[in-house]
Amino acid sequence: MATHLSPYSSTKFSSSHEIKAVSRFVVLPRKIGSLTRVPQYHPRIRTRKQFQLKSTNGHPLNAVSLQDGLDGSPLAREHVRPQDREDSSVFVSEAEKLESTLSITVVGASGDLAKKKIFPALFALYYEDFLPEDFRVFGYARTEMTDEELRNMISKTLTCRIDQRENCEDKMDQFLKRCYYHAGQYNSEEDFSKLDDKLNEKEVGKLSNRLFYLSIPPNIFVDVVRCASLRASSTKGWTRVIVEKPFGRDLESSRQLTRCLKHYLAEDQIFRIDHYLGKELVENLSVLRFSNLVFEPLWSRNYIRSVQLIFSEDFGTEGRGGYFDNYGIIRDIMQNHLLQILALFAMETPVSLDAEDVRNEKVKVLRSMKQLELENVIVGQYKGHSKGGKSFPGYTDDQTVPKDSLTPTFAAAALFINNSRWDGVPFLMKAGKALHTRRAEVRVQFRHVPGNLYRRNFGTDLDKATNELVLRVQPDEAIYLKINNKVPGLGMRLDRSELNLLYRARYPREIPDAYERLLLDAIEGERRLFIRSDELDAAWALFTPLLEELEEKKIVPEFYPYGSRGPVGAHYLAAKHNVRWGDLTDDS
Ligand SMILES: NC(=O)C1=CN([C@@H]2O[C@H](COP(=O)(O)OP(=O)(O)OC[C@H]3O[C@@H](n4cnc5c(N)ncnc54)[C@H](OP(=O)(O)O)[C@@H]3O)[C@@H](O)[C@H]2O)C=CC1
Ligand SMILES: O=C1O[C@H](COP(=O)(O)O)[C@@H](O)[C@H](O)[C@H]1O
Repeated sequence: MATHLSPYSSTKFSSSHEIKAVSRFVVLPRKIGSLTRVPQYHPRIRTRKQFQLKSTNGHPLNAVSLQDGLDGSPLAREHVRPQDREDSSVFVSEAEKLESTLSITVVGASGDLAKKKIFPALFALYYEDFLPEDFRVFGYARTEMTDEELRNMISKTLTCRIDQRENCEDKMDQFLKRCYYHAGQYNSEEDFSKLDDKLNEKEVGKLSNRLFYLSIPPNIFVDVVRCASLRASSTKGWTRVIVEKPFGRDLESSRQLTRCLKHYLAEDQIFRIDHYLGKELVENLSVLRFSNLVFEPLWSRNYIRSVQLIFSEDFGTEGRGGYFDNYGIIRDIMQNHLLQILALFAMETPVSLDAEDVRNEKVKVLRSMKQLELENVIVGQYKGHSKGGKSFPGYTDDQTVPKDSLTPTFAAAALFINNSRWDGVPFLMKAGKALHTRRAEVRVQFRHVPGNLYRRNFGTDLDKATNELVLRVQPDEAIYLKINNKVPGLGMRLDRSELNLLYRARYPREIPDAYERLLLDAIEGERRLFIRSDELDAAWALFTPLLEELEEKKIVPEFYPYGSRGPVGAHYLAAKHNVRWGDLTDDS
């Protein structure tokens, strides 16, 4: 009998086949006739809704890829050489394909992110019929809990955009019936074996696909990946792992983490999440640029004077001070969320919308960036402030933050891309906590109109008359373009107006949460919105020397009051590059 290698298993056996385990690989009997060969990207197993309609790259979505895990991990390479890949497909019957099941395990289920984002997103996907017919959700954490207690916990926090919809309660009950809990240690292979037993029990011999969401602190990522991959991988079907940030603290620790993860998983089993890539407006950035003739020709140093990536929150690090103090705003927001948006904004046109083509272009632009210099960065930290009889704590008032902490809660930076398209254009980033507003946006400031015929009508400040394109990522999603026009009447007075695509006016339905899109993509095997290891490497390579310098030189942050617009240093930084921040007023 001919045999085939499957890359998914640890040492698990399916009762329905004579399967012999070889490390993580299972030798499957080839039964020509009743079994069919599964190509690398076969039409995906149909779930309750047509996923094709929701593909985030506009292509029919990939199949349940039974090839996941074939490349990348040393273990995979040990058994399947790339040149042999064609021959290493697993043989799975049509019936099995149709009877596949999906098990999603949320590791760290007792935590903040799981309650706030992951369970609500899963419920929203279920409500909207985007999960397969046969799926279940497992919570895993150290906290002792029964299934019922997990369900109670989830139901209390299951506030999501679906709340006001029809049948929400019935749907919630049905969803909760599919939720189970298993308590265990994060470094115990035995506990993950027990989880595997429970998963097998529910999967009842079907072709099972398993998704692990690591919603845990980063110091335990590797333990969990080891235990899950060795003891709870799917023996038939794919196993994928979503990893939450932070992916390391610097270039070296990130590489170390990648090496460790790749010891147990292939790169294409690892889904490094950056939830900003799942936000509607960030998704729309490429559409706006590449599908509108009016924008694409302007997308270069010839017409763009500066690009600004702005993130602000009107609350501090309350409750997360312990985590935050070890990272700071540059690692928390700039190195990932803002840099990812920058890469999407500035990349060259990809060959296609396929994940690898898009990610290749992002890596290229990240690697073309000029080393970030301390003189192009300012850092700040919020201090306590009283306003209207209410007092707001300073960053170091948090019990979990050292009193003498120099960790920045605000930073502004000017970055440059050394390529022909962007040479000399400042990409200004600004990110801060405890500011006057919550907002995330991309601002594109265009150059002055050469020889402007209406120069006289603008007054002395020509900057005020330049076009600006704003993508407001949140809140109140919008894309607006500031233009100059004539005030109606007999005179010739010019005005600044906005061509405004306000999402809530144009599209009255709610916008899905970023976690919904990303979870759905991970289930579908669509990797475009997840970070590849070389992208991560390039991102850390850019920021690590700066972070080290800030720490070595013990740069003291500029203090700013809680609820203010942040340190004035940010304005000097912009002025040094001959531009102004576009968000100077609330209605800008
Ligand atoms: N919360 C958020 O808004 C965001 C979080 N993230 C990232 O997502 C991940 C999860 O975040 P969040 O839910 O806030 O994290 P939590 O601190 O709430 O931790 C999640 C769970 O992990 C377990 N845990 C916590 N600390 C430890 C520890 N030192 N050792 C072992 N287990 C521990 C706890 O479960 P138990 O004790 O039951 O085992 C806890 O419920 C983190 O990597 C975080 O950086 C990313 C973006 C936003
Ligand atoms: O990753 C993070 O993001 C949140 C902000 O996310 P948003 O979707 O609410 O804008 C931020 O508060 C947190 O510090 C950071 O770790």
